[in-house]
Amino acid sequence: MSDQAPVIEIRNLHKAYGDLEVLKGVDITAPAGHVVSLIGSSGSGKSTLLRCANLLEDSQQGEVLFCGEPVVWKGAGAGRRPGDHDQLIRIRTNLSMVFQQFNLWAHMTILQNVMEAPVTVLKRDKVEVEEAARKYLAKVGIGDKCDAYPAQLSGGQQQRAAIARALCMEPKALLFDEPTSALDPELEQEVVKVIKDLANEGRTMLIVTHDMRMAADVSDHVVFLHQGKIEEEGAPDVLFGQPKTDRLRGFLSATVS
Ligand SMILES: Nc1ncnc2c1ncn2[C@@H]1O[C@H](COP(=O)(O)OP(=O)(O)OP(=O)(O)O)[C@@H](O)[C@H]1O
Repeated sequence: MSDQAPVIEIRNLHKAYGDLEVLKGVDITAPAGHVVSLIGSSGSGKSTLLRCANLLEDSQQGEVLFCGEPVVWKGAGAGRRPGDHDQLIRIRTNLSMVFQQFNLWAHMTILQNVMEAPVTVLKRDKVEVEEAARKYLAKVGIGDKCDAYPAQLSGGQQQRAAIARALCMEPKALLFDEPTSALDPELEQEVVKVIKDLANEGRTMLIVTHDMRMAADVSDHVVFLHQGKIEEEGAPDVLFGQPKTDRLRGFLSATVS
């Protein structure tokens, strides 16, 4: 693995569910310290792309590289799967995902939720993990909620707990799948602030979002997907300020209030 190589590199990715071609040859690069946002209409393939990036989904064609290391596949076509188990675990561990619906364990306290994977999956020292978990919960502004259960928290607090959980894996990159979509507008801002802070720290992030303001504020690069292909991409000020295609112009006028 090379520190110079992009953390995530996707080349010519094709993905289909049966006859439905969802990704039709997509290239995405997320260099270390960069924030890349994926925008596009519902069904354009954004979440599928994110899931292919951390190998939650297989793909039929194309390459996924993690820190310059090509993913080893076995099989061909629709049966193609990540083939090297150790590599799969390494990549999943290093690309921590934050989901729209938080996905916290209801029967565990917030602290236990954050500690669970580092202790049970990564076998890290429990005392050290607890220290880190408390640090990350404080960082996202809910250091006082360690002993609460998810149901006792607002949606914004639950999503911030999910971000602390992702950070506690000490990943090389964070993947966000519409992190604010399930939240009321005032709670959304709490989460956007945390994501902005992470961007300012130089974290590598790949973010699927419907929030154009957040995409404009936090991204180094924005990719507009349309029907499984990149329609337009670039720096956010250029992409949002001077869209080249009617499709992006139409999308932006429909989404930005
Ligand atoms: N597991 C699956 N099986 C079959 N089809 C799927 C599956 N997951 C996604 N799809 C289809 O793939 C297409 C792309 O879905 P995807 O969730 O990637 O879109 P998206 O751009 O993230 O949309 P949204 O903004 O609504 O979340 C959609 O037509 C969807 O119905």
